[in-house]
Amino acid sequence: MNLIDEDDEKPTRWEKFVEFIMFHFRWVFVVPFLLPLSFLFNTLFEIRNKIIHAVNSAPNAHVRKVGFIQEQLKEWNSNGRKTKLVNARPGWLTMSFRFPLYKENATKIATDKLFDILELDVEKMTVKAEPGVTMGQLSRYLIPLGYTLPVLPELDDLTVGGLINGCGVESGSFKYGMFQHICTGYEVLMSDGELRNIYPDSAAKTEQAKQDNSLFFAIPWSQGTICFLTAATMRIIPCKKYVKLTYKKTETLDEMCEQLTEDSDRYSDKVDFVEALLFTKDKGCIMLGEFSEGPDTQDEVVNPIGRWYKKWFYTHVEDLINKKHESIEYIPLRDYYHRHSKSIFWELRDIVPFGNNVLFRYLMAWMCPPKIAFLKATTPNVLRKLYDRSHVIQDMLVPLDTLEKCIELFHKEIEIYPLWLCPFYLKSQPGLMKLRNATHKMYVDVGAYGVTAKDGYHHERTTRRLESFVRSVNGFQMTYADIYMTRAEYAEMFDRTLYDWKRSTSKCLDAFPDIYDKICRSGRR
Ligand SMILES: Cc1cc2nc3c(=O)[nH]c(=O)nc-3n(C[C@H](O)[C@H](O)[C@H](O)COP(=O)(O)OP(=O)(O)OC[C@H]3O[C@@H](n4cnc5c(N)ncnc54)[C@H](O)[C@@H]3O)c2cc1C
Ligand SMILES: NC(=O)C1=CN([C@@H]2O[C@H](COP(=O)(O)OP(=O)(O)OC[C@H]3O[C@@H](n4cnc5c(N)ncnc54)[C@H](OP(=O)(O)O)[C@@H]3O)[C@@H](O)[C@H]2O)C=CC1
Ligand SMILES: CC(C)=CCC[C@@H](C)[C@H]1CC[C@@]2(C)C3=C(CC[C@]12C)[C@@]1(C)CC[C@H](O)C(C)(C)[C@@H]1CC3
Repeated sequence: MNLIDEDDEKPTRWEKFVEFIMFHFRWVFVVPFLLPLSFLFNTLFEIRNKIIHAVNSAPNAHVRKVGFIQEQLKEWNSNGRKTKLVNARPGWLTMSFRFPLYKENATKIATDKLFDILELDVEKMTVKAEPGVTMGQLSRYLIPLGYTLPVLPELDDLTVGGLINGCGVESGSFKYGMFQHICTGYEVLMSDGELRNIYPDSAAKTEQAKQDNSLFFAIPWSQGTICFLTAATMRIIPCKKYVKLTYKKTETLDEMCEQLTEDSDRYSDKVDFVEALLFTKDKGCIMLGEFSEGPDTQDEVVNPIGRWYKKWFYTHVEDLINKKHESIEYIPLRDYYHRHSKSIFWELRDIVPFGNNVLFRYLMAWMCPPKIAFLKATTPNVLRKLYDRSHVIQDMLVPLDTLEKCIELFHKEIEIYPLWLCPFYLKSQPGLMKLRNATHKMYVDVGAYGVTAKDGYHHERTTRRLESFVRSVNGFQMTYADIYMTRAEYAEMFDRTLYDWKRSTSKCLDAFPDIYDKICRSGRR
């Protein structure tokens, strides 16, 4: 492993000056240009989706689009399978800080044209969607009909395909697990162009059914290196109009860890969502949500936090716990799900520093947030270097009983607040995210997003120390983030047994890059 010396990276005074200007005045470009563009794009896309839904053209178009991808794969086969296959989705559209380098000389397969909801089956309680469908599309479609996904990750632009082939967690995860755990079937295209519909079948008898069963478990986290997903069927559950959200202040780290463990009871009928924010090492807030039809009395507070003039959610939470130890609010369901979208968790404060100012909110915030993809496409290189040196974007998934140790380490190494804490239930299943020595366990996602001023921070060395801790407690690192593990360390964190077997028996080795080459830091710019 090549650890770069910090001195090699010290910017010149001129570079520092340019960085300073770009960082503090990025809003000069973002507010007048990117905000209106984002608003226009979202509005047009929403109108387009409504029309497609009204004329119900998606299922027929799906057959055509899948046929086109099959043609692409057949052509690649007849040309001698010379290059590696990747999804055509351009790097600037994806929900990660980096651009993929591994796509440069690869054959790009047009899964990015698949972005429609295909079918809602209220008898089986499932929804079938193409992989490019976003969480924003699904919540807009399902909630007015009285349904929701049991796990619906917060950022509007996260896609079904990305959340399955990567991973996804959200505040419903303490009950239902990760995004992959709410999936009941996948439609996939193998590298030879064969279309397969696969689903979990523990009683599989025939050889084909056994193959399909194990393929089903190999796909999550595989980053599109086994097959192409062309549709996924997900469970839905009935929902109500509001979430009754209880905010509970915690005053010590001990209290946070104990209380969060106690509250993450997946068998509780009274709790449907659990999430926590830590504002300092000691001060935090646990938020427990319950589906609700709305307030029973007029004294109870309804807070439509998604409206444009409302404060950024995490700042609202901090204000609340500064005033009261415990409070309750009723939040419209869709506003609740996308509570971190408006402020892009807490990233927008660096991009539009006055974005939470009351005047800005009333006058301009109806166009917010800027689309992450547009921000990404227009991030200048100087800023990327600055982010490299001092910005941390990491999600570490660790067993809940190691949370205290994990937070102590995050505090020692990066000291970024707020910290996002999201418990999730992990059951033992074959695949990359294999749980060792347990049939099930409560995990927690510790998310750190922001600028660190910690002395001695070095993006590679510090991240490697965090990774090493996560491996030592049998945890996992989210793969959209910068990963500095070696190939062997990656294989220690993730169980490659099923993955390698599926790849060697499903004609993947010459067709797709190895997963490590997609997720390692050198595979991304
Ligand atoms: C060289 C090589 C050859 C291999 N050959 C074979 C082979 O011939 N046949 C084979 O099956 N594997 C084979 N494997 C793969 C390896 O044995 C599998 O990874 C193993 O079956 C899965 O192990 P596990 O402990 O992760 O899952 P296990 O928990 O042992 O699961 C085994 C089977 O049960 C299914 N299963 C487990 N949990 C669930 C659940 N909750 N719901 C539904 N289904 C479930 C899995 O899909 C899998 O098919 C091979 C691997 C290598 C490296
Ligand atoms: N709350 C949460 O859980 C959050 C999760 N995230 C992370 O963001 C990522 C999702 O972002 P998003 O932009 O939606 O996805 P991406 O385009 O980043 O895709 C993620 C991975 O999935 C692969 N993939 C995507 N679609 C398909 C498909 N149809 N068939 C096969 N492979 C596919 C991609 O392959 P390829 O490299 O070939 O394009 C890529 O390796 C996930 O990794 C997730 O963990 C981010 C924010 C929040
Ligand atoms: C599991 C959970 C909840 C993960 C949340 C991850 C988000 C905080 C990440 C995903 C994409 C992400 C890395 C991104 C950025 C911030 C952190 C984000 C939003 C930003 C907007 C920071 C500013 C950058 O200039 C740039 C625009 C490139 C990126 C884009 C992606």
